[in-house]
Amino acid sequence: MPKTARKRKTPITNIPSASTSSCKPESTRAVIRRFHVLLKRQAQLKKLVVHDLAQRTELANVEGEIEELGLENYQKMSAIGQRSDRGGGSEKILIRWLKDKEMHKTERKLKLLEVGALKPDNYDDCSTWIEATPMDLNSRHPSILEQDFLLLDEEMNREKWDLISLSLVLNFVPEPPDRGRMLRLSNIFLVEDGHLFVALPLPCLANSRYLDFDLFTSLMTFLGFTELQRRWRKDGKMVYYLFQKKTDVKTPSRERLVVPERFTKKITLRQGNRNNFSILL
Ligand SMILES: C[S@@+](CC[C@H](N)C(=O)[O-])C[C@H]1O[C@@H](n2cnc3c(N)ncnc32)[C@H](O)[C@@H]1O
Repeated sequence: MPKTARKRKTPITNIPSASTSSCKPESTRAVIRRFHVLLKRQAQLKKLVVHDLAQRTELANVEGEIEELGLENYQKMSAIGQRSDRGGGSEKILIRWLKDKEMHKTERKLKLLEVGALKPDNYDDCSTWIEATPMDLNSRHPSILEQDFLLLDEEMNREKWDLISLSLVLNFVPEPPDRGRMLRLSNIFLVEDGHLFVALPLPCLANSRYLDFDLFTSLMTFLGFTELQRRWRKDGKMVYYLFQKKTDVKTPSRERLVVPERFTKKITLRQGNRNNFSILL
């Protein structure tokens, strides 16, 4: 049967350029959204393009726009969104949860890997009990390690970290299997009983065609995480989680487990006007 042409979603237009960008929440959000749309389209086209001229041209245009918009501008907009006059960064929530568990009373400092760090000093106020390593694909400060988390050496980082933060990072990663790998690696890199903090835009779970709260929780359980905390509001923008790595002693090797199909394939959970966010293993 011939495929019917699918209606393309209207791209978000009128994006302020790096030089003229305003700091209004609507314009910072527009830049952030547009950047995500472009990264996703770039990943899709890279998988498709072989000889097709139209797709090659579109890829060149997309990459041109990514360059023009710039990761740095995107990060600047994200950092503005993180400022305390906009409600502050999500690190406050993680710190609150850790303090509630009295983890600030530890005898040794907790080693935290902060993936997707826009600022070097998010955890400076906790320096007596947290030793933070901020890391980003594109470092904006000499104290932020420039590194792709997905390319970290597995053996060198195995059980190295007490805490890992993935705040607004999974939704930045364009490919669903890479998001899954990020969570898998986080489990490998954490010490037993270590904690993973995840922050996502609420629509990733509340309004996705392929992912909801239950599926996310069961995927995390499959990976070896126990959910300790979850925070979101119906009219809010974000959802925050705190997970703990718990190795099930009855399951000797997680790596040998057969991954259920619901975690490897996109399955439509909800119909209607939804987004396509998913995480695949
Ligand atoms: C929206 S910003 C998040 C900023 C901050 N963590 C927050 O909660 O507001 C996403 C950041 O994640 C970084 N990032 C995405 N994928 C990454 C990866 N594989 N390794 C390291 N950093 C990554 C991007 O470069 C970007 O600076």
